Amino acid sequence: MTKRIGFIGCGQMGQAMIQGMIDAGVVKAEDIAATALSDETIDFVTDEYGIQIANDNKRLARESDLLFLAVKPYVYQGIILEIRDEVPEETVVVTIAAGITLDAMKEAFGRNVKVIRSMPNTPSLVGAGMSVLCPNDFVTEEELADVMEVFESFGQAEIVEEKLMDAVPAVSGSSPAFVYMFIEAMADAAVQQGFPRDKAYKMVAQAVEGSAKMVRETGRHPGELKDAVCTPGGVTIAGVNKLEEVGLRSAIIQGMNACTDKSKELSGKK
Ligand SMILES: NC(=O)C1=CN([C@@H]2O[C@H](COP(=O)(O)OP(=O)(O)OC[C@H]3O[C@@H](n4cnc5c(N)ncnc54)[C@H](OP(=O)(O)O)[C@@H]3O)[C@@H](O)[C@H]2O)C=CC1
Ligand SMILES: O=C(O)[C@@H]1CCC=N1
Repeated sequence: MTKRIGFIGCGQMGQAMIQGMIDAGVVKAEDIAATALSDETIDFVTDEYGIQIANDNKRLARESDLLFLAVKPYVYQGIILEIRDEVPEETVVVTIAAGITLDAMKEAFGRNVKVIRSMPNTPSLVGAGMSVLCPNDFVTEEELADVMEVFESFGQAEIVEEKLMDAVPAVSGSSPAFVYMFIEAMADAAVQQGFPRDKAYKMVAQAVEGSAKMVRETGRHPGELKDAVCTPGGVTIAGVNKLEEVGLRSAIIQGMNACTDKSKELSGKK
């Protein structure tokens, strides 16, 4: 298992992974260190997670066996310029930003560095993350297995070829945002019918979580599961028909394609 884990940047995504890995007990808080810009984040993270956090990126880069770059994509270039001479040869660097390719990392470092391009998601915070990884040629199988163990501590993880990485945000990295929109809209409809807001969120979230569990645990086709809910001449098919009429499926596909197009644009492919 990787010994010292460093996070350059410790915002929404960094904290979600840190909380997830501490809760899982795979990594101890004292083996995790991070950096952030503001005193506000540094104070909050110290109190909340009990990890070491400061604003010294170079030191963190020197002292980490596994180094996550958990900053916004437009900060990557500057951070790599700052740390590229500090990262030891044996350190594995993990990117988590959309559109940062393995080639771009090699170019930014100006030398051969072990890099894993990854795309996690925020449900990692509660141990229900979905992460997708793609290593470069310098990462050994043993190192990849170690890093997979870290990612799997806060959810599920998959390895894919890099050509698929631009499509991953739409499927699992960004898609929690789409699902939250869906949940919010369903709760709005429930509130319109007179349910209190808190009950509406509880009922909708449980229905969404249960449906996802059914897909995963029964292995049945989603269409078959949908059919099992629709009583002939009943209430469900009336709702299904209206959603088809207003283009729910097409709206989702268009939203996902826009997300993938943006990722390709950031990767320099469009
Ligand atoms: N949010 C999400 O759902 C997902 C995000 N990602 C990717 O994760 C990355 C981070 O996103 P997110 O966590 O949402 O962003 P946040 O803005 O929440 O976090 C960014 C962090 O970077 C820190 N930071 C900024 N500049 C520096 C610097 N020069 N040195 C050290 N730390 C710095 C910030 O510090 P401070 O807090 O002090 O401002 C902050 O802690 C992005 O590349 C994003 O694409 C990937 C998958 C999902
Ligand atoms: O919006 C973004 O670019 C990041 C990547 C996936 C989720 N958030």
